[in-house]
Amino acid sequence: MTRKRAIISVSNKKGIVSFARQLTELGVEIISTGGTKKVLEEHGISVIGISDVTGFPEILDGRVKTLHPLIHGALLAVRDDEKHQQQLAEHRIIPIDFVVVNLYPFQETIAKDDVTFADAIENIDIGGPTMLRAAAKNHAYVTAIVDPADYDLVLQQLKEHGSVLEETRRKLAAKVFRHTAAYDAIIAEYLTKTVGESYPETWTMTFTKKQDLRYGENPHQTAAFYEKPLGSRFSIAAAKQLHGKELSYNNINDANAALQIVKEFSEPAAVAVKHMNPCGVGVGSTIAEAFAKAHKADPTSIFGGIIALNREVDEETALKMHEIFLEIIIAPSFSEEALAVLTKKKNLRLLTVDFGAAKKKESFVVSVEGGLLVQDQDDYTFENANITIPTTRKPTEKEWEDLKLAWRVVKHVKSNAIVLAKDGMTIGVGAGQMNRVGAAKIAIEQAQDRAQGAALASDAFFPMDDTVEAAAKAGITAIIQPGGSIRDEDSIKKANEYGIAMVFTGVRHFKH
Ligand SMILES: NC(=O)c1ncn([C@@H]2O[C@H](COP(=O)(O)O)[C@@H](O)[C@H]2O)c1NC=O
Repeated sequence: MTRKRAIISVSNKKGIVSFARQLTELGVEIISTGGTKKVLEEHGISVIGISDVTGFPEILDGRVKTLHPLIHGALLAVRDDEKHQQQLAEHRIIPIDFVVVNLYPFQETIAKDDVTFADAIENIDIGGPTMLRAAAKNHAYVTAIVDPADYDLVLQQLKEHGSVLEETRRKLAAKVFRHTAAYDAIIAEYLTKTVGESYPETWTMTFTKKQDLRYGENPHQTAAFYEKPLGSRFSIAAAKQLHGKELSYNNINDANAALQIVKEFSEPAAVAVKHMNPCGVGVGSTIAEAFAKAHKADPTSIFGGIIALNREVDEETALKMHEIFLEIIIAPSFSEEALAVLTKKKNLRLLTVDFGAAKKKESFVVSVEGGLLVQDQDDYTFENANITIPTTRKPTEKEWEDLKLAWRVVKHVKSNAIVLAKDGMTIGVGAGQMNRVGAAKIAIEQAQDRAQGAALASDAFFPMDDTVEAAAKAGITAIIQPGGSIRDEDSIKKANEYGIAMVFTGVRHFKH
């Protein structure tokens, strides 16, 4: 009986010596490429060189070593097809039963700060994926192993059954195609970016599983969390969990929303999120003051909330947070004293993220049944806006501060959205209403007396003057909105009637 053959060609040499040794002990003959052969031979494993099989040297700095019909014929032949067998015999091709390959580290290469384009290109593996794909296609006969984590499974089945089970070969083949598809997706994304194409004819993205989740949005839904390779470090996907229970599906969504809001601020800021909407946002000269305001903004809704802060959490802030029930706290860091306070609660999740990486832009992707919507991020800031003031009265300095805060927050509230702010904090949030004045009424009701002298921000223009009227009656003195309605004049007239200062930004911030 002819001996089984394996071709081993790996960049990541982890575990390969032990695996190859055990394969040899099981009677498998090993063929290898240059670097792999050297490592195996150094460990006393006998190996057939690739050139001894192909009769051709490895050329072009390793760009061509296994790309040869004597290798691919050996991988692709159908074992019970007579014609295929005749052709193998005719060309003196000995079938190969195992392909053990992992690829040039393209992702690791492009992750380096000083990577050159030439370096990236050289790290595109061609021969490796070709062998893997051939073996995976012919998995009826060939075992394709791309992940060192599968070495033990293969050995175990060889020992127990004398061969790798068909079901396992199929699973490994599927893994190979997932792997090569992901590998190519990363290359495609890299090259596509270098030529500046934002919306190419196919959208190939790849994600790596970070964790299985206990359940999805509801307990009867299953779910998992996937991470984008080389994605933004300022993200919930890249966050480091220091303490507390495992994150849930809803936690991840809410924490993401909180991070996007806190990113708007350079001064110390604290954001409390519930069900993807901010329920309290505060800014101050210290992070403790900012948190106190985020709390005071809506002491009811913050219960069970997700908090994001843009400064280190100190003991003073931790003590304030310790008094209420919170699900998650995310910050750039926590002082030792703050950790000592907050870790007293077993379940409270404490996470850190890299705020230094907050500037990286990623496309924004939402799935719809049967498709995907892709857009760039709404990163329009107050500084870019085309500000005009159509009313007689201009905002005072204090009103400007409140207007800016309300405007920064309203962008992150589900449409139709109205946010009221005063004294460095939000005092009313009207989210996700089907008409604008409805959102305003909710925000005003929440603010109650605090609406006196407050600022109001609207995510889109006023189709009529009813929101200005409601705001005026509540005592609001300044409004910021995009402008651009055919009825702008009605709103301007109403604002002038009540002495309200109204600012137009020219920019809409829908969020659905
Ligand atoms: N060009 C080829 O024919 C080829 N065949 C295998 N490789 C890759 O070469 C690497 C192993 O090389 P070495 O054994 O020389 O360290 C593996 O990652 C494998 O995927 C190749 N390299 C790139 O395409």
